[in-house]
Amino acid sequence: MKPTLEAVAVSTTFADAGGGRIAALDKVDARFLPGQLSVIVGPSGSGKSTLLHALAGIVVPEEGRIVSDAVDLSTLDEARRDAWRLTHCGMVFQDFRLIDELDALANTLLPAQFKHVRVPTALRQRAQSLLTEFGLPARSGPVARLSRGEQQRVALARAMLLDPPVLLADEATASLDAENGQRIADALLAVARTGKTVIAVTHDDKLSALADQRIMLKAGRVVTAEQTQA
Ligand SMILES: Nc1ncnc2c1ncn2[C@@H]1O[C@H](COP(=O)(O)OP(=O)(O)OP(=O)(O)O)[C@@H](O)[C@H]1O
Repeated sequence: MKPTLEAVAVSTTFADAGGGRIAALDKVDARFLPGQLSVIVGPSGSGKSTLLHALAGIVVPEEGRIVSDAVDLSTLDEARRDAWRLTHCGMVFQDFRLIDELDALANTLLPAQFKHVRVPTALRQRAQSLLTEFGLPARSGPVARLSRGEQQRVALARAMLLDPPVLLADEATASLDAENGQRIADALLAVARTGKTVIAVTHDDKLSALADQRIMLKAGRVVTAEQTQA
């Protein structure tokens, strides 16, 4: 099957405090298929979030390519990458990036506001049903007053709102108790089974156990990339 998203020999560095460079990703190759839940695992600082951000077109690699279908994201300017992300990719950030003063529903509807002057009723209903599915009230007051686990679930609902072909999640179960963690892990797998490409950075063994593909990074390199199920 053709990959939806592919990293080809991707390398990138960041400046370190001493004026040198840290190799965050070093010639990383990774392929992600529609219909599959892939997890990216590895020790802290191994480059997992950087790879996810590169796949989302947020980090532009210094070398190599990020290819989405026939499009090489690395050749697009920032405005085009932003446009690509809005239509192709939902992202749950490690720090959620919610707007504190808005409630759960308003945060979930944010991507719709980039696309529509007036949010269509169907999207409003979808937002409400995603929040219900994740065990959250739509009208809960400002999200700043919610627990981290609740905020994390709002971030996932927002990422899924526009039903993107690619869903990227950075530690989407990290702040959750066992029951809610399992609920989100099951939701990510269910999204993959609808034909989407789901990629999750995780330290969560339960989520990792559900994955079709497990990519392990160490010091910016892929050490293993295994298909875990037939
Ligand atoms: N914006 C940045 N500026 C400087 N260094 C960075 C930046 N982002 C990441 N790094 C460095 O790049 C390396 C990889 O970081 P990354 O966040 O991708 O790791 P990670 O595997 O996701 O870690 P964790 O599991 O702790 O979230 C680390 O050495 C980190 O300090």
